[in-house]
Amino acid sequence: MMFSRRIPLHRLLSRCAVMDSKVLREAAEIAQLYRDQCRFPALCRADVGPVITSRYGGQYCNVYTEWTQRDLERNENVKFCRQYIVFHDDKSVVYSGPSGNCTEIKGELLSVDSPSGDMKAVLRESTIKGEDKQFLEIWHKNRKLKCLNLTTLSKHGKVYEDDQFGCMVWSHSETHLLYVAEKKRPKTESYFQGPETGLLADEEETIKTDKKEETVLGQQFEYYEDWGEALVNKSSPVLCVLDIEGSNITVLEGIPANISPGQAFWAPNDTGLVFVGWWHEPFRLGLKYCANRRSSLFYVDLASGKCEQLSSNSSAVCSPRLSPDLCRIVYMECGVFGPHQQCNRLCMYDWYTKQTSVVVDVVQRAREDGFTGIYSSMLSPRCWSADSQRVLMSCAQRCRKDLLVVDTSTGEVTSLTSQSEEGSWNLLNIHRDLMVVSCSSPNCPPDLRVGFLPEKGSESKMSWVTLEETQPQADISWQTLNFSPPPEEDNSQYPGLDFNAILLKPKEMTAGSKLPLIVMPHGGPHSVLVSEWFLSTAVLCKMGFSVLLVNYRGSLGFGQDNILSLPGNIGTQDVKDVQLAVDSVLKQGDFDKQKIAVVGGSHGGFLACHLIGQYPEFYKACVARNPVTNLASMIGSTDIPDWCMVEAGYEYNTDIHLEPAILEQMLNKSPIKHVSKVKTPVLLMLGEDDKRVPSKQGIEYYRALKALQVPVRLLWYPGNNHSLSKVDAESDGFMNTALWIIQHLSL
Ligand SMILES: CSCC[C@H](NC=O)C(=O)N[C@@H](Cc1ccccc1)C(=O)O
Repeated sequence: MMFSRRIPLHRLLSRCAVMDSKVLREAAEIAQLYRDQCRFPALCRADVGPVITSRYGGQYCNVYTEWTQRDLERNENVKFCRQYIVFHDDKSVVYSGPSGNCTEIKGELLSVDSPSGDMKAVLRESTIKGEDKQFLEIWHKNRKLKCLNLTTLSKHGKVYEDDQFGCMVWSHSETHLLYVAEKKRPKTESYFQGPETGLLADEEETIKTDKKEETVLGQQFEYYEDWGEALVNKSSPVLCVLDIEGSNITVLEGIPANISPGQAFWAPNDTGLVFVGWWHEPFRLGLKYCANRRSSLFYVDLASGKCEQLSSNSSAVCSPRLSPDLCRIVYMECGVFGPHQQCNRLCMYDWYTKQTSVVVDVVQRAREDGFTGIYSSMLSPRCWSADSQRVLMSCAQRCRKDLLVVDTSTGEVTSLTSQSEEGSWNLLNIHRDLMVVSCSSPNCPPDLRVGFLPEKGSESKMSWVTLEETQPQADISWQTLNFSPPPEEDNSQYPGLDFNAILLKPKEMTAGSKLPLIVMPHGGPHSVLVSEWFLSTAVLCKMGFSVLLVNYRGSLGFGQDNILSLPGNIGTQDVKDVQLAVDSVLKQGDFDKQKIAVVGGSHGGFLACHLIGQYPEFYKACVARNPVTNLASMIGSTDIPDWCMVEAGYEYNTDIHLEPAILEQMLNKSPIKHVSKVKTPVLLMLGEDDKRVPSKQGIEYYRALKALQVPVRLLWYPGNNHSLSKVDAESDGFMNTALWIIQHLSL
């Protein structure tokens, strides 16, 4: 422990020698700044309702939106909705505005309107006498038609509400509802603690089979594999169909036993269900952030029960979306194993010809027109133009998220936003060509806009109407910086690659003063930091720090070659790229070279720990959230052991035998290898329930630093997983990060 326990940290800090710096140092003021910035909500959903014709002939529709916002007082992320009315003619918005105020949403796990907009289905969780129950409600106009207690009905386990498997979809006829739930598990009892019958074993067996629900003995401690980080207790998903009229639930049969279904929807004419099926043999691996799991598109026919595979047997697929004319399905596809996120192929399956085509292929290097490939991990709930010809998506193109239009007949890709000045764009939904989007940048919180998709060829005429406006923060400036590694750092297998970074600076700089710099490499390593709003970077910048977000080679959004250049080179190529970005920025002359900190989570934590080991004099403070510190000791305990093999430069197979040479390579590429050189004080923040980078990784590093007498502090967050995203953990993590940096940069 670095501090006396009796003196509050902020008092201790304000007693520190004051340097000539403009950084906010008072804990109470920092907390107030954080609290203020938490008041900007983020959009999480939008739906476009049916067209209504007013009595005067005008046409309008409702746009329903859901938002989330951190509520620090209640210590939870609150969800609320707000609706807007949008009057329009065929291709433009005539008038729009909110139709009422915000309403908080409580207890709703899933909700969906029927295609006609007349009905609504809600999955609700409620605690009754201390027990969690799930209810399925069907609403019609202004009344609740049905409420089924799913827990008591006991046809299946809990309903899945996650993005990976979860769905709740009305049939086209609006008579049935489809959802995914955990398969029902047998009721279990001990051999010894059940009701004593005094009967002989075989007599007892006869009685048991007569019981309505069979109870199995001795299976209370059975291990059920799950799908890893953020999907714990999700093991065997099943497709469930509710017949609304008869209140009857059917758990679908006919799906191969080695497949786990999810992301399902109704086939044309409701003849069956289309779904993504993930292979789970010989065992399940973590799915979160891992688009590279063997999976395929399937169709199960409801009449015959026959299940048919619609896409390749050796790829990974996600986000199937049916066209409005019910003729074609687009979906994304990438390779199995290899990097956990990659450049996708956009594929299309024709329902009637049963032909599959590749609409947009993997892009190895940025094209002449600047297109770098498709990286979206999920398409919006609807993504087709009204004429079923074009597909819309938001997608990282280098460090900016753009709205892209793909013509499915030619494969041509056009950007709707690349010419705009703003930062990054998110497509929330599109229906009848009315798009609902959100735009934000590092100095501007997310706004809400609507606009009609222009005719093909007129994409540059895109015009937006803002439904919720946000103001840019006048005290933050930002810019994108591009870097080309010097010849000695070029990757011989993938030569000529570049990378970039986003630099945030406080706008007001006192003449002659130098800025402290916080370096933040992202995690993954195959992810990307785009030019959008981030709470923590905005608050740090408002406090007086400049922040450098580095998209080293290996990031998404720069082409598949860029991604492939990193596996086998982690701990060197990524580390050197970050250091090159920092060194280049320091040449600008605005920064104090003695006041540089590094902050990162997961693989970003791996990089932070590497940087302080490989550049021991350079960084004055380090903060690492759930860092990977030793691949060799992590491979046996993470939910994605394939990550360790692939990133260390090896191929992964489910039946791998670890050789000492492989473990040696893993150790050599890990931050722990350089720990003896570390001088920088380190703050570690660990989630007790992290399945991705088990907390023992951080503890291993903590012990090594302790033994070396390097200042180290460990914060332990019970009930938190890899993301440390519960409101209290995130806000505590932010405050302690800021104060640690202030203390060790002697600000
Ligand atoms: C075996 S742990 C590997 C590190 C981890 N990668 C994948 O999960 C990681 O760095 N996680 C990132 C999260 C992330 C990953 C991919 C895309 C976006 C985010 C982190 O926690 O920051």
